Amino acid sequence: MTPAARLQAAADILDQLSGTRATAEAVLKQWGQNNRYAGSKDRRAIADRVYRCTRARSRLLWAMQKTEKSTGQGRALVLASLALIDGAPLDEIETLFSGAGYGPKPLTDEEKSQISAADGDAPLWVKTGLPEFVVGRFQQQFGDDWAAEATDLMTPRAPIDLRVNGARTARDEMLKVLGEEGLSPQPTPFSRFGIRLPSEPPPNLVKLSAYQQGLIEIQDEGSQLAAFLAGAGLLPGASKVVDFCAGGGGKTLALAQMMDGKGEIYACDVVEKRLRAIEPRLQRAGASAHFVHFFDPEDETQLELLRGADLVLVDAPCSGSGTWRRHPEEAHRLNEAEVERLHGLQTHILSRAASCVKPGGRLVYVTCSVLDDENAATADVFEAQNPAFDALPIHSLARMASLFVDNTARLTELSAGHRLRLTPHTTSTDGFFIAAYTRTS
Ligand SMILES: C[S@@+](CC[C@H](N)C(=O)[O-])C[C@H]1O[C@@H](n2cnc3c(N)ncnc32)[C@H](O)[C@@H]1O
Repeated sequence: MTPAARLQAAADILDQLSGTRATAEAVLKQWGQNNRYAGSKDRRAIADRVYRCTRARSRLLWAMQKTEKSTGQGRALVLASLALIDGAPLDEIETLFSGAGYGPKPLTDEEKSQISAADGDAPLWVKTGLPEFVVGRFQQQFGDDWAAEATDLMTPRAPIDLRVNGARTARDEMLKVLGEEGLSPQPTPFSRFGIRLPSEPPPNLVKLSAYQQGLIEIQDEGSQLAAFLAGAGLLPGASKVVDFCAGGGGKTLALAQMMDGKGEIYACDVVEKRLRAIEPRLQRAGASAHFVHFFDPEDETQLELLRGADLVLVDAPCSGSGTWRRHPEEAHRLNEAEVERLHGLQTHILSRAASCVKPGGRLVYVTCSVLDDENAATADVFEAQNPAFDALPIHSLARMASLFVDNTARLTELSAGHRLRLTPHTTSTDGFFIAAYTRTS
């Protein structure tokens, strides 16, 4: 493909992304399957342009005087990215936008004046790349650090974290194996089973024999920490663990690693299809599938069977705003009404999950959001409505999980008692929120 044809393809993909809930990764993959003539270099260049435009979306649309509702966003984004991110001069852009072959149509006079105009004094939400309604929240939540938090959440290409399956191998061994594969693995600072790989060049992990043998799983270090701090398998005599919102089982697998074949995990979700994806993952990890049961926690009869749990982990549905560095396209799909809806759903799920915890048992609430509406505000409502639950300080969870969690002093420093917020800026992880409770009666 010519460079111009790649730009046109990127513009088309960006237009498709605006009209769907699918991830950029999925849309790019589909495009590759439908356009077999595109080679791997073409696909890389197109994906790179799509991500570059998506990360800087607010700024680029603003420069082209487009809104989220305007048509022709793809073309505007690509054009503005050449001028404002790559710093390409107008004559170079005009050569690419000549209309020849499969390239984009020539520039209009309006487009020429838009890309030639200075960036101007863009509003804060434009400069940071955050959705407009989130800026005020960030200023309130993070004070002077808000812009650094926003930049680290929105700009970079996040590294890839792996969790080493400690039941089968050791982290040092995997560091060696991955190094021999030509990758540049580093131990992560907080999870004792974490390995971090640079995102460039993108490693083909699923092809590695270590992956196929279930020795490593792809899991952000923040997610590993949430599961490890919950402490499955560490509570004396505890055997019944409920993963209340198990989804595809990322945390279920980490819980299974901690439990080391003892006790039972009840993996729940309202979407059964998601739960079914856990089985092959458990098999690959060598975690005995027979001790995992699948449940729909919105079904009263099934909820009854979950009662008396030693530990209930609630990895609640959320905006996913903590992962915007990986899914920048999601940021511009979120709005205030959705955040409000999620807060209501989280409160509902937490109260049902709490009813399953036995006296003396533990409840851990987790989101991968960086918004207080879904974190502190949800925890506040839960605490006000559930006096039988006492706060469980993060430092005691970390101490208990010290075989799995390192650098506990830093985690304690970042925590506010029983609540912990992880962010790309503070912990170099995805954004996560963790709150822990013990049931007193
Ligand atoms: C953040 S995801 C879980 C991710 C998963 N724990 C992991 O680590 O891979 C939240 C999950 O909650 C599920 N969910 C939504 N409503 C629910 C409900 N009322 N009760 C339980 N789970 C629910 C969603 O289907 C989704 O799979």
